Amino acid sequence: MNPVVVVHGGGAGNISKERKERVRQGIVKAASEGYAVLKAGGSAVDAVEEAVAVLEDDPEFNAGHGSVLNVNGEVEMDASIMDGKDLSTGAVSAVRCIANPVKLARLVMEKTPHCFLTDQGAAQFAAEMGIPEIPGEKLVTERNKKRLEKEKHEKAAQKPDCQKNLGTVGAVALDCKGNVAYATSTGGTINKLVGRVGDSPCVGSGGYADNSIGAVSTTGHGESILKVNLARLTLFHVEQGKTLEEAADLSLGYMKSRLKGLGGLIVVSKTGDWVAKWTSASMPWAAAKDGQLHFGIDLDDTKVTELP
Ligand SMILES: CC(C)C[C@H](NC(=O)C[C@H](N)C(=O)O)C(=O)O
Repeated sequence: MNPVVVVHGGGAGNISKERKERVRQGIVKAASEGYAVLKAGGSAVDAVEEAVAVLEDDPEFNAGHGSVLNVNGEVEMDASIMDGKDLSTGAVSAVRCIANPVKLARLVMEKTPHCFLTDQGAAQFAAEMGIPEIPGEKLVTERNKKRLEKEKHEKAAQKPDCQKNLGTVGAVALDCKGNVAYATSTGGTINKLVGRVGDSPCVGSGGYADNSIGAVSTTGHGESILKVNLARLTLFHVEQGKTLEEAADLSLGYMKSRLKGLGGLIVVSKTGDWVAKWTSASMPWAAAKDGQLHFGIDLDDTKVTELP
């Protein structure tokens, strides 16, 4: 099986040319490193964990360092991961003071009998697993401080979500053995209530992976994604015989028509087909397959380069 990895960097509104370049670099780096893991014989789970950790460490994205701030000006993060081989899954929500929530989600999957740990219990488990605690402020960027202030001032004039919350991250992969996996990680939505949990850590909404179908990672308005179970809904359409493109259009279209919810998703099928689709203004994405890297941010703006 030829390995495939696809990554996304959330929705994006009108971003400056300069920031667009940084976003493009980050997304290309994540896909390249995820692909390198697969080429070296790593599993789909290893690849999605690696790709998402790269984006969590990049302050341009709304996950890990660079997460948007809650109403108190603090970072609270959600993440999940799933192995399509046996449907094992791990998730954490409302976690603070760690660099890589996706790594904690993987430990929940592999080292506990549970699927999901939250808040204080997740923090205690992280400490037990030897994950270093970092000061919460280390995850806070100047850009996000300004954005929260602006959001609070402009609250009366509600802007569409797609211009406020940028940069949730996710990855899907297919490895040489035919296993698929997904991982998704986010700081959630700007100015959210303390304890708000979005779609990203919820299996079926923020992502899904099943070797008998494929894998999906989603981004967008979390409350809408949760209501339609966007990731599993997409794979349902694939199971029904739709192409990946049709399945993505159907599930995103349903979320839009039923709830006015916008978002985006990436899919890889068990046979190695892939797609990146969105109804938000744009979505940074990259896909690596057969030694080639495809990437884009806006519609009709796909570039292809050779991977090293
Ligand atoms: C408008 C959308 C595409 C922005 C997108 N937001 C999320 O994905 C938020 C996450 N699903 C949640 O609700 O916690 C982003 O961060 O890029």
